[in-house]
Amino acid sequence: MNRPRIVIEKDPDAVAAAAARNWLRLAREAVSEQGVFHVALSGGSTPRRLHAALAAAAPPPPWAAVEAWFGDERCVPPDDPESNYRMARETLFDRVPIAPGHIHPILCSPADCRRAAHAYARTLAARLPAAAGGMPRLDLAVLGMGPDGHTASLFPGSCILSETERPAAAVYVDRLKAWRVSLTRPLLEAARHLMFIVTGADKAPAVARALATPHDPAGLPVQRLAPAGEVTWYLDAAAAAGLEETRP
Ligand SMILES: O=C(O)[C@H](O)[C@@H](O)[C@H](O)[C@H](O)COP(=O)(O)O
Repeated sequence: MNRPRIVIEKDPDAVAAAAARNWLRLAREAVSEQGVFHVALSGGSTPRRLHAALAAAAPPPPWAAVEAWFGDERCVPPDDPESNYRMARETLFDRVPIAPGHIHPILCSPADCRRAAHAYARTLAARLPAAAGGMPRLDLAVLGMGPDGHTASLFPGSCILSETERPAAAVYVDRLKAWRVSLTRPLLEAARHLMFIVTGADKAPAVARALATPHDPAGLPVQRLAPAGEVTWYLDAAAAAGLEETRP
């Protein structure tokens, strides 16, 4: 397992610009190698700046060959203010010439999230190449992290953390009293590249813990991941504040 590369920038805008440069590089390389770039977008609020940087990129990436997936989704309608798809549509898809058929939202409601997860897993398997272990292989998964060390919808203590077979699963998040559909650990671990984008002082303790021991099966959800591919963390100074104390 590769040691993560850590990029620290002064503020969230500089973090988004640095992450966008790497996103664009990976997109161009993937399209040049295989004619397509399969990327899973993160939910939450942090990706808004990244999406703005991608929409403004000049020269633009080869949007016609980009396929956009989602790391997770809240089980709400696609026009709900909580929807990760709505956030991505407003901040990215409506601003770039990505083909509508290349956007893969997770369409789920609380009543059918298991079916939605199963359908998403089937679509992933049908459209993505298979990694060595048979899991669908993303070229890039963009991930955020909460102060509790969750990523996608892999929350502490959640049963989905033990999923080893399915690429996507439905999960009830007790603390949120809400259903979600999320990519699973094996799917994320099979990706060619993982990119964490984490900003803000509230996340500094979890960042320090996660990067002190990048893989700890008993640790935070982000530490439970054992990625086969390259991992890069993009942090602002506030989120990286605890790192100096832990780095040798
Ligand atoms: O659906 C979601 O909310 C995300 O998948 C989640 O894992 C997010 O990345 C973190 O909670 C960080 O969220 P912020 O970027 O808003 O801090």
